[in-house]
Amino acid sequence: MSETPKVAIVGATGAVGEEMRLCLEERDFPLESLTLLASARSAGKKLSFRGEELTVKELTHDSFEGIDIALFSAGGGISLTFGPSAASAGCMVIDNSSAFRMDPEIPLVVPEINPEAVKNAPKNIIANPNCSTIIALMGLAPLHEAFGLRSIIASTYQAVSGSGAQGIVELEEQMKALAAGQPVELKVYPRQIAFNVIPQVDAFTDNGYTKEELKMLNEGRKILGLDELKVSCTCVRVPVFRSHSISITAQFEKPVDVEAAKAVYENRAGVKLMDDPSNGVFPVPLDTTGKDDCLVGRIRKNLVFSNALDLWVVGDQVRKGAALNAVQIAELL
Ligand SMILES: NC(=O)C1=CN([C@@H]2O[C@H](COP(=O)(O)OP(=O)(O)OC[C@H]3O[C@@H](n4cnc5c(N)ncnc54)[C@H](OP(=O)(O)O)[C@@H]3O)[C@@H](O)[C@H]2O)C=CC1
Ligand SMILES: N[C@@H](CC(=O)OP(=O)(O)O)C(=O)O
Repeated sequence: MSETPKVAIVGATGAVGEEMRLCLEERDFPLESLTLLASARSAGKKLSFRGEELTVKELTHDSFEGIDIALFSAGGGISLTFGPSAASAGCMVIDNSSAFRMDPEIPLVVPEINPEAVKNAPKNIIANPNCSTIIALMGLAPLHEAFGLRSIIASTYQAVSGSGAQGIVELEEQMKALAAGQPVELKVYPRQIAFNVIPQVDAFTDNGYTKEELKMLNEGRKILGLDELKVSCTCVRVPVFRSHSISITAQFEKPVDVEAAKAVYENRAGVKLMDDPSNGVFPVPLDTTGKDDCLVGRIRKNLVFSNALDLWVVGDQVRKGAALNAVQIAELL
């Protein structure tokens, strides 16, 4: 890989694409050029990067000639249609959708956890994991190193921006309608999201779990290299604009100790401890919004299972759960 690659963002006008541009700029990512790609609707739009105005271009199969790294974030359908042709044109594709995550020949990478996996990408595609999975694993991986992870029971509290720009609009519009005494309209979510919580993220599967819930199981196993890991997850949409929170009970091979568990976060990249509940210190979504680090709090011994801890992990899913993680993968190449 060139030391100053030519980089493209596919889905550059979206919630994650915008954040990718911001992360490249903030991290002073060494690049020769940045190409912004989106649908025909956005072609011609101007977006700034490092003080310059860049013009968004329409995504086509010819978009990747001469591009070294393409950060894809325009949904699974676009990734399936354009990802393989970009990869065979010699471009390294870092894909933020769920399209390729479980392909055994495509690495699924969280740079703080399994950075070595980027070296084995025979299809020139590297997948970025699901946002809730990344945030949960940022909290769990240091504990796994200390105690040996066996099983997870988790509930997520997922922000509306996880559904892209339309999710944000739906919450704002419903709040305004309710304040004005008007009926709410449902477009994105199956039930009212304002002043409510919805125990459904993504479609239900035959076993009663949603697709989003099964990502924590399947992607968690692949990233940690733990084929036997057991996971039961309930994903819930909450009326929060940004940052996902996850309540986790994790069972380990070895006996656990709360002070030793807290110590595992000292000097860890990308995750910090914020845990002094008796003084009101624990992370909330507003603490991580727009920030790189995930935060962990409420660590305690679980009262039901042996060798088990409870923890609460919060992270900005647009940033560490998507854009930042993808840019960090690009930095490893
Ligand atoms: N939002 C989040 O927190 C997270 C999102 N993701 C994933 O990231 C991806 C993007 O999500 P998000 O940014 O939220 O979505 P948005 O709806 O905010 O943005 C979608 C982007 O895709 C582009 N796009 C849509 N159709 C086409 C097309 N036919 N050709 C080219 N570009 C197209 C849009 O361009 P245009 O503006 O021209 O329509 C826009 O740039 C999805 O795969 C999502 O699952 C993953 C983790 C977290
Ligand atoms: N489904 C997540 C965001 C997302 O897009 O996930 P994935 O990349 O796994 O499709 C949410 O709604 O919060």
